[in-house]
Parts: sequence; structure tokens; C-alpha cells
Amino acid sequence: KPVAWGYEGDIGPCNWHKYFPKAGGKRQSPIDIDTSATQYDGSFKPLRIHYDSHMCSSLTNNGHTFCMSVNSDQCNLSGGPLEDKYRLLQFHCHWGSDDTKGSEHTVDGHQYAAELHLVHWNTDKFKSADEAIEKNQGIAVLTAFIKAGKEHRGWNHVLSHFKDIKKVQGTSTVNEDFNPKCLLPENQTDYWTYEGSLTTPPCHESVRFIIFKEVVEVSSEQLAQFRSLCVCSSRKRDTGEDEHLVDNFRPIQPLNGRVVKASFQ
Ligand SMILES: NS(=O)(=O)c1ccc(C(=O)NCc2cccc(O)c2)cc1
Ligand SMILES: [Zn+2]
Repeated sequence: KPVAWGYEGDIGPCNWHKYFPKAGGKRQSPIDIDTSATQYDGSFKPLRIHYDSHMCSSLTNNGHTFCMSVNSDQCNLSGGPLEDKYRLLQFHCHWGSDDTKGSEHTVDGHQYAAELHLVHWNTDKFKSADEAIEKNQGIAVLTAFIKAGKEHRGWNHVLSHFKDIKKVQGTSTVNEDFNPKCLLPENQTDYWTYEGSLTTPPCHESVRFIIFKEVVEVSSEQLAQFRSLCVCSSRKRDTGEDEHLVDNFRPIQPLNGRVVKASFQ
């Protein structure tokens, strides 16, 4: 029987380690990026992000976030700090109850309104995503910070399906011509990278994070649409209305001597 976990109360992040021991490990995510302590690495090759836009995907509300599953073998990532080729599996976001919080990673202590994770698995070393998700070097997550600003038209292709997944475990098929690359910042050469973990249980220490320096803007109304999703595990409050998914970000974790590399000086 799967163990319930969440972002508040007894099942919140401070107690995850009780049922998910890796949550108390030495290379956990997210972390604060102290830009004065990052180390420039001039050996990185250019990142190669090749996504096609004819993939059919399905959007699900898994009770912790929305998740756009991608099932195209043409969406690949390699280069940069990566030794192998990785395939896009899904993307999702983390956000907060208002625009002042929501990202998982922070930069010099600054928290953004939301954070996009494009999750890829290592197809050179492993036979399936389920195998890769728990192995070192198994997962690479392209990460972009999101702040409130001008409207982002690309995000509307995803947000337009939210009405179908407001309820938990809701799923909607997305067939339109949509390329998730449009969700990334223009500058894809400047990024930080370090070795960490899944930021949700079971917190496997299998993730190489690649975090773009340039922040993506979406409108406050689009951010409000993220918050419109309903959470699964909670019982209805006495007023009977659904609780909304808010603050689905894990607090930052100890660096434990890890060095964050920078692709830029
Ligand atoms: N927030 S994150 O990008 O670090 C992240 C990415 C993927 C997952 C994930 O796939 N969880 C489901 C899962 C966990 C263990 C084994 C599985 O096969 C699937 C969780 C967190
Ligand atoms: Zn995530």
C-alpha cells in the first residue's frame, strides 16, 4: 500500500525520511545556489536539446503537481555535463500559494514563483525509466525558474487542458502541435549543474540537475492557473470545498560539500 506523503503536516517534508530513508541522504535536492561558490567548468560541450513536436502526450494531475507525460523517442538530451543520451519522460512544475514563493532551488537565497522540471532518463545505460529513476546518472532534469511578468503563450497550450484535470488523477490527452522546448529560456548556454535527488519521495539520488540562469516569465493569471489544481490526499475541509495544490516545493537541503558547476564565467 503506497505511503501517503505531502507538503504539510505529519506527512510533510520533515517526516519523509521515516518512510523514505533516502530523503535523509547526503546528495538531496533542492539546494540553494550560492553563486559566489560555484565553479566554472570550461570542459562542458554545448547542450543538445532535440525535441520533436509531433509527440502525443497525456496531462495528469497526480495529486502533487500536473505531469505532462511524453512518449516520443525523438525527444532527446545530451551534451553539456552529460556523458550519455537521455530521453524526455515527462515535465511538471512546483509552485507556491503566492508569487513570492514556489521554486524548489533558490539562487543566493532568492526563491522564484515557480520551477519547471523537464525529466529525462538515461537510455544509454538503462533499459527503462523505472530502472533509471533509482540509479546514479539515471535521470537528468532540465530546470527553469519562473517569475510573474508578461504572459507566456507557450504555456497556454498546457494550461488550456487544466480544466480537464482539476480533479485528482484526472488525465487529458494532448495531441496538438506542442514542443516543450518553447517553455525553456532563450539563453540555453548559461546554466548551473550539480548531482542531487528526486525532490519528492522516494528521493532517489539519481538526478543530474541542469538549471538555466535565465528566468522565464509567465503572467500572474497563468501562475494562478497552476494553483487552480486540486490536491488529492487531503480530506475536504469542514467547509467542504476542495483544497488547492499549493506550496508543492520541498525546502532546500544540505549541500554536504557538493560543488555546483557553472557553464559560464
Ligand atoms: N521533482 S523531480 O524532478 O526531482 C522528480 C522527477 C520524477 C519523479 C518521479 O518520476 N517519481 C515517480 C517514481 C518514483 C520512483 C520510481 C518510479 O518508477 C517513479 C519524482 C520527482
Ligand atoms: Zn520536480
